Amino acid sequence: MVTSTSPRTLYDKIWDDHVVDVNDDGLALIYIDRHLVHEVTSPQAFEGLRNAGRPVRRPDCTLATVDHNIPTVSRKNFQSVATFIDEPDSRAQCAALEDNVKEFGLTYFGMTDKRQGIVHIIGPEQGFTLPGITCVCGDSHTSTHGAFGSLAFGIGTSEVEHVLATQTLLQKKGKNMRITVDGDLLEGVTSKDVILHIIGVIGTAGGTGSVIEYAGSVFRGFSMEARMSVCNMSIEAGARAGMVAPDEVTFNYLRNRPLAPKGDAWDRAEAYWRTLKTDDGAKFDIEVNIPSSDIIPTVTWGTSPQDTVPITGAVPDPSKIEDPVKRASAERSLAYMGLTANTLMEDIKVDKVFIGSCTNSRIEDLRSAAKIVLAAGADAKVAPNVDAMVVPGSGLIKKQAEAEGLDVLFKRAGFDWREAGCSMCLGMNPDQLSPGQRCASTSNRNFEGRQGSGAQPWPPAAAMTGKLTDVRKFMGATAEANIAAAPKLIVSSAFDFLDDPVLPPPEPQTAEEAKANSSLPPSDAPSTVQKFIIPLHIENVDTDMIIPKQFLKTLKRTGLADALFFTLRKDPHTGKDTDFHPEPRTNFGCGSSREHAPWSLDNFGIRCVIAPSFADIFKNNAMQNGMLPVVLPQADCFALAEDAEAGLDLEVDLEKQEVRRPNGKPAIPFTVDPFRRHCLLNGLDDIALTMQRGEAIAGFESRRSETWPWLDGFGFKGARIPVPVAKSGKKLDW
Ligand SMILES: CC(C)[C@H](C(=O)O)[C@@H](O)C(=O)O
Ligand code: SF4
Repeated sequence: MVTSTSPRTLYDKIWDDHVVDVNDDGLALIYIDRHLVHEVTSPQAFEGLRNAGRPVRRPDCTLATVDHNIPTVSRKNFQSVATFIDEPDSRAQCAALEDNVKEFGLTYFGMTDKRQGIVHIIGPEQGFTLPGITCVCGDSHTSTHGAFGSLAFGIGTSEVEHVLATQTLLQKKGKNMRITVDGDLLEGVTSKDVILHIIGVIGTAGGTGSVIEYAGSVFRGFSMEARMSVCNMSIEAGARAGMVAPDEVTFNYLRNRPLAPKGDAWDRAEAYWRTLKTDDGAKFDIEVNIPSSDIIPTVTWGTSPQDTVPITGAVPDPSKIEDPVKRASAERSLAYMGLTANTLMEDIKVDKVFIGSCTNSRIEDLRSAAKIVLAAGADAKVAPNVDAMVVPGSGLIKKQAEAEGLDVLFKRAGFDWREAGCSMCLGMNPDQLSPGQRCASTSNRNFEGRQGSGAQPWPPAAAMTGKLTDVRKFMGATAEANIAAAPKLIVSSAFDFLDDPVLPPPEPQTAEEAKANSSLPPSDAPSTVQKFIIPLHIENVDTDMIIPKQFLKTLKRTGLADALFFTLRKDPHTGKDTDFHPEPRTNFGCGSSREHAPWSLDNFGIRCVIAPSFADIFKNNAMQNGMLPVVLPQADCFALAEDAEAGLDLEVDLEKQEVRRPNGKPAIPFTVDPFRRHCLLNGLDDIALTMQRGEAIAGFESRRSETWPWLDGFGFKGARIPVPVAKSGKKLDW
């Protein structure tokens, strides 16, 4: 609600409109309009609320679903989570969410609701995601929702609790970065190729600390689905968030969605949304321009999303890479992938094909995949060496695809047609690869061990040939003739399937009911700030490496010590510890928002990590647990690593902000955010501090109700549950 006369970016405008309060260091309390919740990153947050006796502040702005753990087999015989989910930990996580939504009165799309689906699919589909909002979820791919011109980002479990309790977050503003792609795309180039190419250009840490605005004719020409795929993968470029300014494409997508404003409220909202674009002359901290003609169908060859190569290219030769760290990492990736340098990408065989995930499981993606099947010819079948599956992103997409006949087409060609969920993207459910299998996948991450041990995803579908294949081979005269000869598919509208009434969130249970119904275990003791001493150096590993997905199924923050670097530390055959030494690199903790990563470090006894740079969400999550991430230049990191490896003790003094070394070597100074330093030194808890700002938050909410009334849980028709305003107006001591 700031009115500024100087030109502002889209990000500046949304940020300014959400600041509840700000301190002299620029640390702001920002209001969160929309909160999506799933079963993996929420149990500990609800437990925190329960222990503190706090309600969810805005149930009308919170929407929950199950997606990561659920089996994708037919739900024809579904009776309950308890009988349907075999794996005990997955079952416990889903059951815990069911308990929690009842206890706290939250709207929930469960497994019998056709609106259930991947959290980043259902928000846009329902119109829960809107332009100009702040949107968070305990999931890194929350960046997807930025496609609507919103500020959307992933958070860890402590912040999930913070948002549930206060509907706000403590944040420092990030940098403004603009990536412009102008011109016409070459034939066969999709939104996924565009974002993979961008990541290949700027690197997986290229967006660290920034919010990316995607500008230029290429993004303007994209559908909402394509914009979502691009924004989804902003996190793979290290960015806090990605966004595209809203326009007619956005408004046409949203109009009449169940939770979008209607009538006068729509007109008012649209008038506001039309102001949400970067002003001429606004300043960006970083500008990147990419000619569209540089982009060709792209695949990854390694275990990082920046390991990209054109589909017409070959596996790179590590011996030609000069930088020793990059060379070692390429060698490691090739060994993991079972690939030989210089092999042509199109000669690589695959065992599985997975069409799904929050990046590419929308109706447009399923239609594109179906077009390839049709282009392959009337009787074309999935290659005999391939096991292929299609997992729609939501129950509604599944229904729409079935109405269009896509399921029949896929099944006839030999694909498995599944129920909605994250499925093989992360393999927390039974959809996993066997060791050594290779998967061509439409998902977003190719980290080690993600789809099953020793398994590896590749972006493009290769079901029909059994090898990575240039999609342009399914274009041209023969393909067109095959498509023309096939029976026409019906093209339907998503609106035909959005007919369910939007129910208000249920009334929360009473404390007695909650106690009687809860299946959650009792709480652990709250963590206390400890002395910071490190004997360890670890750098640039993604969070899948720090703690693999099988350990995310816990309801607690404890017991994760043995999970730390599990795949790297353990011999897969004997289960015994290996002499693993992570090599120093930048961008520690990139990838997912799992707070399990700092929990496992903490449980293992590591309270401080020193690295040349950290991924934003990891850094925040570590601080939330009273842990200290220290950023030092690469050379200092190497020097400290040598000391540690020689068995020497290093001392990290947070008060003096220096790392002290033995044997008279000079101490190395570091900087740390003053507010975070204050909290760490004094063991202060963010939520308690924010609760003291109750009046400021309530004041913001009243202004918000006047200015943007459609954000008050509009779809729930005034079912907003009033929360008492805290009496204390004490100014937060930042
Ligand atoms: C489980 C969740 C924390 C995680 C994420 O944050 O991205 C998952 O969705 C993933 O894709 O790795
Ligand atoms: S990236 Fe995969 S696991 Fe994560 S939310 Fe998306 S579909 Fe689910």
